[in-house]
Amino acid sequence: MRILVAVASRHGATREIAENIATAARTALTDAGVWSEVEVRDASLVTSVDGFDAVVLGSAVYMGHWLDPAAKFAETFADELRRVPVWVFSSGPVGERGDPADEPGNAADVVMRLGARGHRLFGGKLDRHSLHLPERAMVAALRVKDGDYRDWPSIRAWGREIGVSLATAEVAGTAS
Ligand SMILES: Cc1cc2nc3c(=O)[nH]c(=O)nc-3n(C[C@H](O)[C@H](O)[C@H](O)COP(=O)(O)O)c2cc1C
Repeated sequence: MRILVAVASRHGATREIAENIATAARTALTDAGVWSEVEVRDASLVTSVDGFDAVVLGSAVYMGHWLDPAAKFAETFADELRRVPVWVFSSGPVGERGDPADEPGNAADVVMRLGARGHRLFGGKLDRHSLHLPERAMVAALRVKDGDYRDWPSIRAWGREIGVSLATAEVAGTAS
């Protein structure tokens, strides 16, 4: 089974989340005895989703919205994505806990349009040193503190859930 994890990340924090989801899903599939190839790719570089049996799509959140490459990916491949299992995640909130109000505007829309099996919002990471100048000014104005709020156990658990769900479907399909 081939799985694509497509991600839009500006400074790399969301890319690392995608890589952890990919590893956890691959491990769950291997544990269930299902062969898999899980590829993590920048959403902006994907030219086709042909040949993938499932897709996970994620984006960092900036100013309440997904990054363009993730939104464009969902739009460009909508027809193909409706035919395979899709999971969606966002990463952004930098604070002690994510608030439902932090849910990015496009995520609910994308879930509906693609018939995705779920959406998860994970905390993000803020490191002033990696930001561009206008971003740094914005963060300073909002008085947001640097920190890494990515919850690795829950990120990996979600990746594993995806792998288990795909493995269960694969095994049931093979048996019938
Ligand atoms: C200028 C700026 C605006 C941001 N706006 C939001 C936002 O509206 N909502 C949110 O949850 N996180 C917001 N964040 C936090 C980022 O989503 C977080 O730092 C994320 O981990 C960045 O991921 P990346 O390294 O993959 O780009 C913002 C960060 C910056 C620097």
